Amino acid sequence: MMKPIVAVPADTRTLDGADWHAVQHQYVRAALNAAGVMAFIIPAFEKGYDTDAILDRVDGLLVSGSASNVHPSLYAAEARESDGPFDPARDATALPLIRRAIDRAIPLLAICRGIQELNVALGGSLASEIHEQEGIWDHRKPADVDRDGMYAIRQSVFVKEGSCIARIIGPGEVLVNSLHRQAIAKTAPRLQVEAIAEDGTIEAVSVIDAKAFAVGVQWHPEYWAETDKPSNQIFAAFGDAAREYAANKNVSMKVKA
Ligand SMILES: N[C@@H](CCC(=O)NCCCC(=O)O)C(=O)O
Repeated sequence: MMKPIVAVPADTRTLDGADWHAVQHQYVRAALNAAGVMAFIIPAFEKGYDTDAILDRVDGLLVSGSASNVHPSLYAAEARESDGPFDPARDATALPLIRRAIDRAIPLLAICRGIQELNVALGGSLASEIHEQEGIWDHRKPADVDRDGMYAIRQSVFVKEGSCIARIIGPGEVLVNSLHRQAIAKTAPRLQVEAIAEDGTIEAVSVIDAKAFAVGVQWHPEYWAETDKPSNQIFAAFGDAAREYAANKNVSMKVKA
């Protein structure tokens, strides 16, 4: 069977004075080596895209993390200086892809910024600088360490019994990494909370009544996807869902032929 293809919306970046469309290697590596799928990077544009034309050609959607934040105007909030940096082209590309993938039962895995985009895309809101809230742990990436240190497994989250995530990695406590300043504030109506941190921060959701795999996690399973068992299980489950989608798509194309 051919390897499934998953769309990965890019960030916009300026490198060496030029504008780039970029996805960090850890996401495409985890897609290939832990999910067994090929990542096709989707350049970020504020307008001009045909979302269905993109989704017609893939078997899944992987929405990556990013240091940029979803623009507050997308959840009816005022944008403050501290809410940045922003990436409106990423927002404009990822949010419609998320909504249409759910509508079309195309498997979706949303990571960190991705879970925040999923929540906003379905009508939820976000809180910024959550570490400034009373009783909330500092979830930001550690400073003055190398990348392995930034993505170190260092936080307990608690997976709810009977949740989609529990069927993948088991219920109860799981150790994860943490690199975020924002988090879900108002959970979108179509999302169910699947895991929380010790301070109550929402760490995983799934789409209620989704017709396919549709999961978001606030942590970064991609980074240790080849060596950390829960991380690997999440990507393997996403890959299985993409393979099932691709097989069904091929069958329906043969029937039409
Ligand atoms: N910007 C959001 C989402 C955080 C996120 O995706 N983190 C990945 C970090 C990537 C990096 O800095 O290399 C937030 O801060 O909540």
